[in-house]
Amino acid sequence: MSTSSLIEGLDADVQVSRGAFALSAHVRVPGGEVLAVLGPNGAGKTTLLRTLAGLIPLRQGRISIAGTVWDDPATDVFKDATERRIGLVFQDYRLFPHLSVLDNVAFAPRARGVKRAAARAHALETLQTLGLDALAARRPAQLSGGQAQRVALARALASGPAMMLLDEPLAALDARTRLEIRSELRRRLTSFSGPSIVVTHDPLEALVLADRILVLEEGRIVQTGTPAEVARRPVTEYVARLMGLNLYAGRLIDPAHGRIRLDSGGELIAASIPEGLPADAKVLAVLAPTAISLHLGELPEGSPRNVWAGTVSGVELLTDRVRVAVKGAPDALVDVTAAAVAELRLTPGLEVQLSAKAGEVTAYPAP
Ligand SMILES: Nc1ncnc2c1ncn2[C@@H]1O[C@H](COP(=O)(O)OP(=O)(O)OP(=O)(O)O)[C@@H](O)[C@H]1O
Repeated sequence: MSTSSLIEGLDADVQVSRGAFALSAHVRVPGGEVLAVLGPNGAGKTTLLRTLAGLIPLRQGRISIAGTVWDDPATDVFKDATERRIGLVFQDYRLFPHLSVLDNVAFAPRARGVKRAAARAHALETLQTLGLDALAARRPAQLSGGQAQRVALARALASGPAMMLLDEPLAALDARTRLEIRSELRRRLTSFSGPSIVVTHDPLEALVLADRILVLEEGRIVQTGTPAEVARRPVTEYVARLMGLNLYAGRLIDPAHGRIRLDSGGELIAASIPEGLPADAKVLAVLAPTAISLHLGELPEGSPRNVWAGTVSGVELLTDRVRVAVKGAPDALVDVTAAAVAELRLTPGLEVQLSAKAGEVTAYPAP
């Protein structure tokens, strides 16, 4: 992170309350970086966005961007929403229905006092850059969902924002359009010089769009990291589930052999343990559902080192495979093929053996 990108960036120590709910999160986003904010319902994602946008004043803390202070209760500084240069994009686009695409995009510069002709020229230039100039004369009602979302992005970028805030920007689009717009959005945001924050419920969107992911739970940051780090080493059940992984908390009872006693019951052996971890250290272990096999009765010769018994509790069809929930010590989600479901006659109540290679268990210190 260079000094100049920090100066261009956001530094927000956000402390706010909404009734009984409190949000406490220090968020730093350098210029040019895209941060995705993930979290379960009620985690505080919207509260964070609204606070950054100037709709909720801080109780404590400080928000500054590119060296300008937007909110600092200690020194009585508060810039309201109209004074913050923010490009907002919402899932429902919120275009002005009575204005043409061109005038929608020209709206922000007009509102800042730029003359009509100059604002329109700038809007046209922005539309051209995004390949949308053919739509300039249309009204929002004459646009497809994908086009409307592109225009909403153009409008936000044309406002000359210091920061981009996007709230579930792709949620209203059908799957195919979402895929198309997602990669385009990524390109646009990375070429924007200020910080961008995207709130999303969709882990795939976060993984594809963002340089960094921040996970909020109950008003606190539980994890930040690159998409790869978060996907590889989730620190809470919520993140593990989002990433489609089994996560187990436990203690390292035998570092030399990678033996971990799990808090939920049972043990796992990991082929490698981070160096220097002492016996009894608290660790997390992840195991992908695809790395576990199910068997009926005796296991074949040369079986993996992790073998345990369980009872099938659920069978769910995913797009390309079947996810089997198994109760045991520990519980596990296991992904198998539809052929395996038929062959093993996997139905709830069936007793099975689970197995996983020690090399498939990733262990790391618990935070
Ligand atoms: N005006 C308010 N008064 C009291 N409580 C509020 C108010 N606004 C939000 N809350 C509470 O604050 C918490 C966080 O809400 P917020 O909308 O920020 O969560 P979120 O992560 O955006 O959730 P979702 O994913 O469901 O949109 C919730 O418990 C909510 O009920």
